[in-house]
Amino acid sequence: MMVKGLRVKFGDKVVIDELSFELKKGVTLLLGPNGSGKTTLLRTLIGMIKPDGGELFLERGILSYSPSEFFSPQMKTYEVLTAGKRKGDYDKYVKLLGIERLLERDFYTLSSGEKRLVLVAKALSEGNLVLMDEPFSYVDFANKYKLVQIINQLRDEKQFLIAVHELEMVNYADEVIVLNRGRVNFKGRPELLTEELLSSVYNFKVRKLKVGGMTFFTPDL
Ligand SMILES: Nc1ncnc2c1ncn2[C@@H]1O[C@H](COP(=O)(O)OP(=O)(O)OP(=O)(O)O)[C@@H](O)[C@H]1O
Repeated sequence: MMVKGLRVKFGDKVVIDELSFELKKGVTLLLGPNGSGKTTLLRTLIGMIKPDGGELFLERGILSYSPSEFFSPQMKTYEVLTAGKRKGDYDKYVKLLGIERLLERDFYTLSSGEKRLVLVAKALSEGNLVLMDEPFSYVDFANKYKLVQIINQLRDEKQFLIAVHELEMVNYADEVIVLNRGRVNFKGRPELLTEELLSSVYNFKVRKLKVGGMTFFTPDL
């Protein structure tokens, strides 16, 4: 996937500004503060928002998307899972994420974390270019790392663009894009992310720690 000069406005407000990047194989993380444009970018890529300018090139493959919100008072979980034109290997990801017991339930009655796992299972099942909006939010520790393991196993066959707030996820990424006010402030290998860049983007002092070969960004309180 390649994005060139993408621009999205809401009224007079420019939310995505001349954004360009090429999505490589594997896992690309989309980081950025609240309101920096991550959801708007993902919604534009999936076709939910019509951009005001720019070009989008999709080589081949099927785009899928797990949103950060989905409300439907009348659908069973299995209906949410299989809704739409795309078809997928639902059983495999339902099993891998251990959500079989949720399928017959009314989707709106699920807990926030359960809903998130269902939406993630749907996106993993349906596409090979998988866009995810905060897949780890509300998800408990074990499910979070179960999902990391699943993504790791799929990184050779699918491309991922994943918007997250959890900075420790840089350890599992091939590439990181940092958005700030609708612009790309950083794009590159996660090892190249610096305290200075993140401190400036989040307007909060960040420290970089290396522990057991892993990188952690912690607040410098
Ligand atoms: N439909 C809309 N109309 C007007 N403004 C909007 C609309 N959707 C988003 N915005 C604004 O666009 C900006 C980017 O929002 P977006 O949801 O893309 O940010 P985000 O990076 O996903 O934030 P968060 O981390 O809080 O989820 C915000 O200032 C938001 O208030």
